[in-house]
This record gives sequence, C-alpha cells and structure tokens, in this order.
Amino acid sequence: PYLNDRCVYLVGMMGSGKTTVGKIIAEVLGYSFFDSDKLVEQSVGIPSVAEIFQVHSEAFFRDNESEVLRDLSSMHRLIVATGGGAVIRPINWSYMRKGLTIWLDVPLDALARRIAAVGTASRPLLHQESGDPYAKAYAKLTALFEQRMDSYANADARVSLENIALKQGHNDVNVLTPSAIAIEALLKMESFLTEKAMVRN
Ligand SMILES: Nc1ncnc2c1ncn2[C@@H]1O[C@H](COP(=O)(O)OP(=O)(O)OP(=O)(O)O)[C@@H](O)[C@H]1O
Ligand SMILES: O=C(O)C1=C[C@@H](O)[C@@H](O)[C@H](O)C1
Ligand SMILES: [Mg+2]
Repeated sequence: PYLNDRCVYLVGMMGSGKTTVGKIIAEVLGYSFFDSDKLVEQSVGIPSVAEIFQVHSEAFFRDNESEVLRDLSSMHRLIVATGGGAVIRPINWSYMRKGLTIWLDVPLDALARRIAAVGTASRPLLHQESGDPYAKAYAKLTALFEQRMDSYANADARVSLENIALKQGHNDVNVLTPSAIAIEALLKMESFLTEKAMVRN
C-alpha cells in the first residue's frame, strides 16, 4: 500500500535484467510493464536502438529517452525498465524521483557473460566487429560502470545479486533465477517504503 500507485523505475547496466525482472515484478503487482528503449524506438519510428544511434546519434537517442521518461512520469502503476544509460542525465532523475527507483546491481563478469551469449549487435555501445565477445564486452562494461556507478547509487534501493547469492549460500550469481531476483527487489521496495513511512510518522 505504501507504493500508492507510484511507478517503479528499474535502473542498471546493460544486461542486468531490467526487462526480465521488471516483467515479473509487474505481474506480481498487477502493474503494466514498459521498456523505455522500446518506447523511444516507437516514438522515433525506427525499430532498434542500434539503428537510432547509426541514423541519428547517441545524443539524439538520449534526448528522446528523456522525453519518454518525462511522459511516463505523469502516469501511474507502471514498472519501467529504463535504458542502461538513463541514469547519466540529472533531468531523468527529476522524472524518476516521482516514483521509486531500483538498481539491479550485477557483477560485470556476469553481465559480460549474458551479453556475449546473445551477441552485441543490439547494444551499440558494446558492439565490436572483431575479437572475443566476452572480453570486449567486459572491457567496455568496466569503463561504462566506472563512469556510472555513482549515478546508479542514487536509486532508492539496490538489489545486489552478490548479496542475494550470499544469503542463499551460493558463490555464483549465475544460478540466481529472475524470480528470486524479483522477490528480492520487492522486499527491498517494501523496506524502503516502510522505513520512509516510519520516518514521516
Ligand atoms: N537472472 C538471470 N540469469 C540468467 N540470465 C538472465 C537473468 N536475467 C536476465 N538474463 C538474460 O540476460 C540478458 C539480458 O537481460 P535483460 O534484457 O532483461 O537485461 P536489461 O537490463 O533489460 O538489458 P538492456 O539494458 O540491454 O535493455 C537476456 O538474454 C536475459 O535472458
Ligand atoms: O547503457 C547504455 O548506455 C545503453 C543501454 C541500452 O538499454 C540502450 O538504452 C542503449 O543501447 C544505451
Ligand atoms: Mg532491457
């Protein structure tokens, strides 16, 4: 009840599971799910983010991403999987702060493994024509994470896969199912919201 129909924004690096986990959270809460990358594609009229970067530019994509987040921020009962880079623009935080923000914090080696498994063609900031896809993705993700980690840490709650694995007695985050991660996200949301309500009362 503390959520009070507010939107929930999932933030995190590329491949962190925002879309996968976000759909589960939406189903549990009876919210609608939106993916901001998909909304940008629809509003620009180009079917992939990679093509938007190619035909226009990253800056053009970012401007449209901000417009999408602005429009979503006036709505209710949505789970929004944001683009991995949405956290870098302060204006986007002014929109996302109207709801609750959750950071899916996934170790970079697990991200690189997931991304290498599906290929980098759909992720323009990681795409390389040659070389080992895991090694290339890992190097680029490391550089991006260094630039962005302080921004991700602005989120209201952090869902750390390392911590979930520790709690469950595993030493490998790759065994965690999207459902287990969604449950932890829901628990973190609840803690954040109840603590905030206690401070107010
Ligand atoms: N818990 C998990 N265990 C294993 N694989 C996962 C898990 N969660 C997601 N994946 C896989 O990792 C890949 C990336 O997941 P997903 O697309 O949900 O991430 P994302 O954060 O939305 O990425 P992007 O920022 O690129 O939109 C997908 O292939 C997905 O099936
Ligand atoms: O991390 C990023 O900067 C990006 C992540 C994707 O979700 C897309 O928004 C785009 O490929 C850029
Ligand atoms: Mg996604």
